[in-house]
Amino acid sequence: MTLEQAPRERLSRQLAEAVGEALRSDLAERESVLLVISGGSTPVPFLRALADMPLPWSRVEVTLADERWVSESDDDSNARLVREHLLQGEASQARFVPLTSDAATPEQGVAEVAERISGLAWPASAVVLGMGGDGHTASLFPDSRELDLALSTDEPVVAVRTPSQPQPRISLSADRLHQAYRHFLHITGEAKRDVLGKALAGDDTRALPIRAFLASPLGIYWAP
Ligand SMILES: O=C(O)[C@H](O)[C@@H](O)[C@H](O)[C@H](O)COP(=O)(O)O
Repeated sequence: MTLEQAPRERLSRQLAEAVGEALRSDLAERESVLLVISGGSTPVPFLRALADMPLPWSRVEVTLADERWVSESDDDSNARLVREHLLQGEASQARFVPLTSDAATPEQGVAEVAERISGLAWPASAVVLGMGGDGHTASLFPDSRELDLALSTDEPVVAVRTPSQPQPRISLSADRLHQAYRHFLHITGEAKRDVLGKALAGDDTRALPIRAFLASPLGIYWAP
């Protein structure tokens, strides 16, 4: 990693090193560990850098903070993003657990997905969150009618529909996202920095759901 690298590349590598160190540290105490990652476009260089980290990947479990309810062949699939950018080389030995099922809708699939992720190595070693320009994180969207449920339930996953997104989604609930030893936020650009600044200056979580994660330690990784 050199100063000549673009800031976002350098940031991604620093985040990958921090997450790799978290996993390595927990693996000294536990047979297997869990990493929860977000989808979208920001994580791509981070996932590629993480895949290069020297880890006993066969002891690492990976799942998603949320997912669009589409098939893995769909360009919008977060599971596809994970398989293409993280589960490569040595990291292909990781045990990846996706958040979709064969059910037609997330409402029909939510019980199966909850059962499937219940056996993972919770509490997660790390949750890596992203954030949208509306202050959403995972699929906790301010304009979603399921937001109150997602913020209050002790169920692990919630089916989510929101006018601002083209596809139905499934999301880990805030309660389940909090079940981790470490939380990281990976954002880039001035607009998201300004949204984060607004979130830090207020407390209405329904308006900016990222606020649900600002009251506990959070490693904020931001580059211009
Ligand atoms: O499925 C998703 O889209 C993510 O989990 C979502 O919460 C993402 O982190 C933000 O929407 C930011 O997305 P970008 O990185 O594409 O801006």
